Formats: sequence, structure tokens, C-alpha cells
Amino acid sequence: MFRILVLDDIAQEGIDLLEATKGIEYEVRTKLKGEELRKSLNEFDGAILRSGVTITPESLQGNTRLRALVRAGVGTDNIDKPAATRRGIVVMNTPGGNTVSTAEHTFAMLLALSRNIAPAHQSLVEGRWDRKAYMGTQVAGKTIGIVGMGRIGREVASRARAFDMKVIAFDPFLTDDQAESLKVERVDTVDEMLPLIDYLTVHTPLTPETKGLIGMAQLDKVKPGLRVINVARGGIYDHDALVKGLESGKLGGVALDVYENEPCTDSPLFKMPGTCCTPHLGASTEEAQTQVAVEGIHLLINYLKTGEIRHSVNVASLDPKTLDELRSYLNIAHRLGLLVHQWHGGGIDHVRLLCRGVVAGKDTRVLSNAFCAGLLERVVEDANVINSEMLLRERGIELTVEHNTEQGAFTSSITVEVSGGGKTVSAGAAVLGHEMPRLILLDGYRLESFLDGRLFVFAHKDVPGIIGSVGTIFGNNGINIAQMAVGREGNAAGGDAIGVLSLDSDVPEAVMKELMSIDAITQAKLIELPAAGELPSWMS
Ligand SMILES: NC(=O)C1=CN([C@@H]2O[C@H](COP(=O)(O)OP(=O)(O)OC[C@H]3O[C@@H](n4cnc5c(N)ncnc54)[C@H](O)[C@@H]3O)[C@@H](O)[C@H]2O)C=CC1
Ligand SMILES: O=C(O)CCC(=O)C(=O)O
Repeated sequence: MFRILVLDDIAQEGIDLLEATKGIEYEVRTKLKGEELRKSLNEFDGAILRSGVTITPESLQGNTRLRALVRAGVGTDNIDKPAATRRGIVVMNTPGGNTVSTAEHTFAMLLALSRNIAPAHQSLVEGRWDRKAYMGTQVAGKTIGIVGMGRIGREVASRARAFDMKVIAFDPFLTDDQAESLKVERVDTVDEMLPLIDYLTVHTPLTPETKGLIGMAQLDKVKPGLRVINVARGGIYDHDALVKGLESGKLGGVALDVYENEPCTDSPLFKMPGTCCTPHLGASTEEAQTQVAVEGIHLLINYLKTGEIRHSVNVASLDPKTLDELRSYLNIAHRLGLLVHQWHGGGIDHVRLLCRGVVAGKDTRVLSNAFCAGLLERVVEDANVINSEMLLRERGIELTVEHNTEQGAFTSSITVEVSGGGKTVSAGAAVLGHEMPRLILLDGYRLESFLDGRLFVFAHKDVPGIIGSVGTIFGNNGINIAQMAVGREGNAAGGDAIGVLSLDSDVPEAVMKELMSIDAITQAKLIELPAAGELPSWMS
């Protein structure tokens, strides 16, 4: 039974979906903060939220249960993503579900500013019939500047064109061809558009580049009377510059839906003429809320039940088709991580992963994540497929991933190499037949061994009698050998070799000592891998 926590008010359709889904239990706990939030998050496998809750590193402190956080909406700025990633929690959002509603709200604000809708209504509330005071401006024929031509920016552009406005757009990823097909004029900087536009609207996340996009310096460049709208994130316009701009007449109007600190009920702008402000209502339509709630709940359930990752903002996506195609390779990548960690046995600083054959043409990010998870999970508490690459980097371990789509001896194979402390070990694996993971390479020696359960791995001199001696010791101690593989240098005896024995039971310390006393054995280790067919929880 998976437990899901609903942290904000979401549409009833989302709750109905939770009710209707077998194997899911849920609770609604809104307005949580501090210790109460921290404790609650640790009682659930997944949580869904909007912008009413902030997930800080402290909220996730000591969390050992939560596997996914879903934002029913676009902006995940209220979730500390590095902290979530470090804890192995996948963060997903529902892009697209509220795009049209937010674009419509932007346009509602643009029109409200142009026609003084809010103050004119207020004048009637106050008993005044004052037509002169609310002379407006026509939008047709005017120019609008759009910063951020993603989903919402594009919808705003299409509405602006429908209103016979000219559109000038800036987005570092907007190409000339895209601009042409969207019928907008592309500029290279925001400053370039400022003297040309009558309206400015922003549709970007709040980033170091977009913070304070309109500040005091920009006011000198704007066409006097510019009306500015922000339905994206508070802080993109500098608040003091907006106040000064309105006071000086540089700005003809300010419409805000979002604020640097929310909830925000106190701002000098709220009382100034020429403003129109709403309390973060961009996505507040029944349609948008239904869509983001249902989509968000689907994302959570699918991830918890199948491992499918969609719309993740902190890890590579893993759709059901890719998951199905890659499941057996994820499995061997993870097993290789576990194996080389134990076989190397020391501190590592470099990791190399080579995907070869058909698998090299797939999305290998998730394979390297699975390998890193295996590499770290015995030493780093809670390392998993979500956080392992980050944990690796945080430990200064360099990871390189290479691809070679040319097939070698196998349709697909994965080879890994880890180095550190003056020692390098390598291993390769492939999937034979139907779901049979096999070790095909160890420290450069070709062999074919099981890749599960308890393995006794021993590097040795390839001299007569060695296999017999090892077998005798195991036999004398009642330890059954299920399978044996040996790889050696070249075709002749006498060189170095490696043996991998698959054992049916544990090897006591004394037996290991006895084995190590065989002269020809240079190194030996007992390696523990998951049993055949056993998958980590994130892959099952
Ligand atoms: N007020 C509300 O209720 C809502 C607000 N939003 C906000 O709107 C924002 C945009 O949402 P979407 O269009 O869905 O996102 P999106 O990811 O589709 O588009 C964002 C665009 O901003 C561009 N961008 C990033 N940095 C930029 C920069 N420095 N200068 C110019 N362009 C830049 C990106 O290239 C991208 O095209 C989100 O960040 C979200 O926080 C979204 C939904 C509802
Ligand atoms: O949940 C909401 O209504 C806020 C929507 C929003 O800001 C977003 O999706 O980024």
C-alpha cells in the first residue's frame, strides 16, 4: 500500500482519482510548516502540492520514506530540488496543464490595465459615475514585448496577434525560424525591445538572469507610459523600480499576479493608481486545476507503482516504453555497480561507463544512474537511482559515459571501470536469452558467469590444480558451487587468471582464510549481489 500526502487544496477530480486507485491510501494535510511538515513527509511515499507549501532542506531532514514530490503546476521554486535529489526523491511537475489559463489571466490583466477595469468598478462600488477619469487605451496597433517564449509566452503571443498587436519577443532559445512561424519579431536582448514596446509581459522562471529584469536602469530605456505585467514569478521586476516608475510616469501601469514573498497582502503598489493586482490567480481556473491535479496524481501513482518518471525536474525521465526496453539493462548496470564497488574495495575517484550495441542508442542517463546507485548504495545511506549521480559528484568522483552503437560479441553490453587509490577494476555484463544477466568481463578477462547471489571471485596464477584446491576447500566445508567461470590471459596456461564461483551458501571467515592460503591466489573476495530475478524497489 502506497501512502500519498496532499499538501495543498487540489481539485476534487484529483482526490477522486486517489479514492478510486487500488493500493493507494491518502491523507489531506494542508498549511503544514516546520516540524509538523517534516514529520508528515516522513509518513508518506509521495506528496502533491501547489504553491502553498515550501519544501526546504529542513522539511526533508531525516526522511527515509518519501520517494516523490509532485507540483500540481509549473514552478517548482517552492521545492528545494538539491535537497530532494540528495534524499533520492524525484520531483515532477505538470507543465502544460495551466498554460492556457495563465495566458488568459495575463491577457485579462493587460486588458484590465488598458481599460481601468478595477478602479472603474471600484468607483461604482463607491457610488461615483465618473466616465472621464477612466479614459482607456486601445490595444490594437500597440506593441507588446514578451520575455520568455515557452508554453505560456507563446499562448500570450497568439492572443496578442488576435488583438492586432505587434509582438516583439526575447528568449535565448527562440530561433529565427520559430519567431517567423510564431509571427513575432525576435530581438537579442530585453533592452533592445524596451524603447519599442507599449506593454511588457514576462513568462520565465525566476532565475539569477531574470531577477530584477526591470530595475531602475531599465526605466530610463522604456517608452514612456509602458504597461508591465507579471504573471510569472515575483522578483522578475524590481518592486521599488515599479513604484518609482509609476510615480514618475515612466510606467503607465503595473499588473502583478505574483510577489517575491507570498502570501503578500501589503504593498505600496496595491494603493497606487494605474495598478491591477491579483493574489496568484494565473492558474486558478477549474479547468487548469482539474488538469494539474489529475495529471499530478497520475504522475505520483505511476512512479510509485511502476517506476515511470515523467516531467521530472531533477532526474532523467523514464517513460514506460523506455523502462520496459531498458529494465534488464538497468538491472545489469545496477549489479555492475554493486560488483565493482566490492571488487575494488577502496576509495574511488574516476568512474567510466561504456554502453555498447543497441543499448548505446537509448537514453543512457538512466543507466548511468542505475550503475551509480549500485556503486554507492552499500556505502551511502539512501543512495538510489535518483540521487546517486549527484552524490557521486559531491564526493568529487568523476563520471564519464561513452557510447558505441556498433555491436560487439553481444547485441548490447555495458562495461564499467572504476579507479582510485592506484587501483583500477573493470567489469562488463550483457543480458543473455530472456532476462539472464551475465558477467562477461572482469578486469579484462573474458568469461561467462552468473551475476547474482553470492560470488567468490579470485584472481590467481593459471597453474594446474588451482580450481581443484578451491573446490576441495568449499566441498570440505559443505559449501555447494552452483556455477563456475574462469577467464585467463591468452590461450596458454601459466599466466594470470580470474575465477568466479557462484555459491549456494555463505563462506565463513575461516574458510576465506584457508582459500587465501592457496599460493596461486593473489586476491579473493566474496561478493554479494541481489538474488536472480530480484530488482531494486525503484525498478520493480
Ligand atoms: N501565475 C501563475 O499562476 C503561474 C505562473 N507560472 C510561471 O510562468 C513561468 C513560465 O511557465 P511556462 O511558460 O509553462 O514555462 P516554460 O518552461 O515553457 O517557458 C519558460 C521560458 O522562459 C525562457 N527563459 C528562461 N530564462 C530566460 C531569460 N533569462 N530570458 C528570456 N527567456 C528566458 C525559457 O527559454 C523558456 O522558453 C513559470 O516559470 C512559472 O513559474 C506558470 C503557471 C501559472
Ligand atoms: O498552484 C497554483 O495555482 C500556482 C501555479 C503556478 O504558479 C505554477 O504552476 O507555476
